[in-house]
Amino acid sequence: MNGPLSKLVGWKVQISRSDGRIHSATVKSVDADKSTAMVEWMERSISRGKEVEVCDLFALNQDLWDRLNALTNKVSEMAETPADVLDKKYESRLRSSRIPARSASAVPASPNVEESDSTRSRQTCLFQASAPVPAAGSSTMSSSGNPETVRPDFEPPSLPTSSALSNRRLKENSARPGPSVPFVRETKKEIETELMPPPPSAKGRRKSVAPQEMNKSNKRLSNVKAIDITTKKGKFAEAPRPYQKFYEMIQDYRETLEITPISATDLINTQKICVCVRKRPLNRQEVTKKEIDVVSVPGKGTLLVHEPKQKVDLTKYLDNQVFHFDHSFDENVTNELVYKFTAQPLVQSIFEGAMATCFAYGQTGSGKTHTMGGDFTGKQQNSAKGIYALAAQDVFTYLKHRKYSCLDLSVYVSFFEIYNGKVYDLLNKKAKLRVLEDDRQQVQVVGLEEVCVSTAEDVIKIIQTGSACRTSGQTSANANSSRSHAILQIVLRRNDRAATLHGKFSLVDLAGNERGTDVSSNDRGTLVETAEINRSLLALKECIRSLGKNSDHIPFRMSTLTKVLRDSFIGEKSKTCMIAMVSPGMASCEYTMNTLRYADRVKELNGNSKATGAVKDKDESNSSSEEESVESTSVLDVISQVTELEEKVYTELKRGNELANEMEHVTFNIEEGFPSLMAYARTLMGTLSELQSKMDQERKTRLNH
Ligand SMILES: Nc1ncnc2c1ncn2[C@@H]1O[C@H](COP(=O)(O)OP(=O)(O)OP(=O)(O)O)[C@@H](O)[C@H]1O
Repeated sequence: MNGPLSKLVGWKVQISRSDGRIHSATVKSVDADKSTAMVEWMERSISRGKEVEVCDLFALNQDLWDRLNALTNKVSEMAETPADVLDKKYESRLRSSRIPARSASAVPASPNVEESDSTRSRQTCLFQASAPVPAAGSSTMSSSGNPETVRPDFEPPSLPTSSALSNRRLKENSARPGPSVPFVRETKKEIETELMPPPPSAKGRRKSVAPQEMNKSNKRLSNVKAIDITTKKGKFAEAPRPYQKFYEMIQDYRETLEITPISATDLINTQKICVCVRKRPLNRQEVTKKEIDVVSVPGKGTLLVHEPKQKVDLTKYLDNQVFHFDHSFDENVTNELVYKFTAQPLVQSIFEGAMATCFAYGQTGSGKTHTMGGDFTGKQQNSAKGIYALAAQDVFTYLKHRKYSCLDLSVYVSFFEIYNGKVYDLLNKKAKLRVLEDDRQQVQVVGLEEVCVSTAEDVIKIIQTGSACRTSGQTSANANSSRSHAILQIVLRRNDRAATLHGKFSLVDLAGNERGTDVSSNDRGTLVETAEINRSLLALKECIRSLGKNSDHIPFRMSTLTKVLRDSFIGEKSKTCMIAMVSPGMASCEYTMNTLRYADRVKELNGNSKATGAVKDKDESNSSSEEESVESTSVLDVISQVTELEEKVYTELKRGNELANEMEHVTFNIEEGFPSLMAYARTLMGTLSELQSKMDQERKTRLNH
């Protein structure tokens, strides 16, 4: 972030706490999109952090404007640099940002300002309706060119917004002789003047505010901070934040958290199964909608979901759910750091002859492809910065290592996807491939292209080719969602032993997990896809759990995904890592909880793991995991059988449709056609009652348990 606000990083500022205290803190980072800053301070030898609105910082730290302006003025004297270009990009943000104008502290108190949303929106309208008014004590030109009367201090509050200031300049322009300056061509300098201190007259009148008062004024500011107007259009007010109350409650809760972000020097998990969680930042769309970030990552493997709830008496409260994993990554970490703690520790194991697997699991849009395939710059994916490429780079480093160079290994890569239970080769124009199992339970994907590679760059090219091929489908949840599992395999083969398999690293970008619950669609094809995704994710969980228990029985036949990954779940040396991705927004809360519960289940049986899982669910987790595993397996069986029966009913209904069409035809002979109709009705009834008794039987079995 190179905008003017980035210069705040490292500065000492005063912050206001929810209990009214004001004390100093250091700005750690600034998010220009959200207009927020992360500040940190020490309290009783504990490092604490909090996210604050930038406008609140400016309101509380009067000298911030001057310090920032002193800096930005220096910058504006220099020639245009790439940083300036970014600053320009930032300007548009500044125009519509919630940062109040400098004279904010001069806003007189409104005696009856309440915290309710309705008041807030009323205020928004009020400010929208009022004409731009200069800061108290200053004078300006009316459209006729006459100076307007100076407003006394006790007049109702009027906060000159960026748009108000811009409008004022417009008025001034139109009052001056000569051509008026079109507003849209406002220069950077003009924008910067919005950050400038008010003229000396106004400055002279600014009252010094005692900390307590300042805090009050700060609160008042937060009440009016949503009044900004998009300057280009000049008339559309920025909407107030929905669920403001929850937002404040979460902010207050965060203040109580001890934050220890993961760092490159932390200890790395070396267990057989590693389960981590990664939170992505709010995206542009969510920031525009002022979505509330309901996920906190204090670090040390912990992640919290602040689930907004409402009691029957309409009291709002937060259900704060705590989860513990091997590592937890907040929205600021890079792919490199995630890689260091997840896939990197597995790379060496494949040189030792192991089968390693790394899964990216989560809701559509939660960051699976970003993590595995590389981050996006616009629509362009930076394939060199994903876990696929980072793992490939390390594979070639190990290959040269003297410990392994004597093994005479070659590296091969395959890339395929599983869509609707079928395998498609992403390196061979999506050729449909068959999965076969021999007598020794060895699973083969027949005809899968395996490309011999000699550098990490070769692998990156393969990733780019394969990624472009991935299947996408349309659902009611997301128009461009990925409904397929993509699997990149890096295979080591012995040259001296007729290319026998030595080790394999499977890197899997799973289909969006909400697919398993998205039953809102009426389209049968989508419903079948949903069932298939659900089945494969359920099967995957069971297989990893079996690996964790060193169980002899691996239920890999439950899905194509687990069939092709069978090797990964067997063998002493096999290692698995799952990265559960979560979206931070309140709208995704339910999916986020589902993702975390799933990841929690995967982790639960890991031999060395201690108390994991949502704190709330601890009692539940006392029940026998073995039983639950069996139960999940039986649920899968039922799903399979019901799906088969459904398929049968569907085929029969199609036959019924054909018969109905025949009946409408003039040549239809009732005597001849009747037996066919009766036979059709009987078959359909039979299949339906079979379906019903299957369900009845299952219900009874469950009741008996
Ligand atoms: N950690 C992150 N930092 C910044 N942007 C991110 C991060 N994670 C995801 N994003 C952005 O969020 C958007 C959605 O991410 P991505 O496509 O990786 O989601 P996904 O889980 O793979 O979704 P799908 O299931 O549809 O493939 C992308 O624009 C991506 O750049």
